[in-house]
Amino acid sequence: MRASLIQIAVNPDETVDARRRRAAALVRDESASDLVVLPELWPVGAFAYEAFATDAEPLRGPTYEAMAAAAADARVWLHAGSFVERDGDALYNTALIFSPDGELARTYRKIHRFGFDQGEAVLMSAGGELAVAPCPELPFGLATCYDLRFPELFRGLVDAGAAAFVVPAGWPARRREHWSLLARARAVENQAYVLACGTAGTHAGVEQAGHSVVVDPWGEVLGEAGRGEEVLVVDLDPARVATTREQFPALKDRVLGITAPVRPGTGGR
Ligand SMILES: O=C(O)CCC(=O)C(=O)O
Repeated sequence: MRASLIQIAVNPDETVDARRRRAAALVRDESASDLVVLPELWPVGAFAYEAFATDAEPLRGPTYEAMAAAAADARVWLHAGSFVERDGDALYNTALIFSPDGELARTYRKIHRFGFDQGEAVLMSAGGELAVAPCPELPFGLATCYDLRFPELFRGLVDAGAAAFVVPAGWPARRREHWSLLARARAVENQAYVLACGTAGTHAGVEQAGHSVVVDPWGEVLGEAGRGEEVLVVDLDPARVATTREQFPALKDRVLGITAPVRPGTGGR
């Protein structure tokens, strides 16, 4: 199975429409792959807060239309990254996943919003549902950018049948080491592939980390991009998930329900 991660640049000198056309052409170019991935909020930019409301789209808006057509033309599974979805008065950071016939296979609304008390955390509403894309060769769980810091989400996706995680992001260059480390950690602890697709360029004054990466279920980095716009193409063996989980069955040793409160001063005993 071959995957292409399109680390598209989001720069302010390109309109959303132009970038949408360019992204669709880049997806069509990857017709030799089985799975193609775009990053988080690439139409507007993950930090372009002032554009969230003005450039928000309904679920089946221009980004949906362009990506559905590109997936069908390329005959690929397409994780089309995420866009700003407007649903009534609410905005969501919503990922779209298409099957190779261009049908919408899954959506995922980002659960952990980034920004603490500003930006996405106040402008967007949170999703509340885990989602696994039903790609027959490699069912992949969905998580977006800041979600990567929350391992319990990934455990939930494993329990829902994920053999891989696809993580689109607009991760800042300043915390690039966290990105690389957490991608490997999520792969190792869950014995699953991680396909983490970041953004290139600088928008809203935030330089993007790039460094999209594909990690196998043993934690080995199969491929890593640089900082600029790039398409990272990696071959995966989906059978490695089952063999890793069989040969080193750590997931079977999970002890559930160990979140009981520890009273201060007892040393946990
Ligand atoms: O967690 C981080 O350091 C970056 C997260 C982020 O940029 C996002 O979720 O948009």
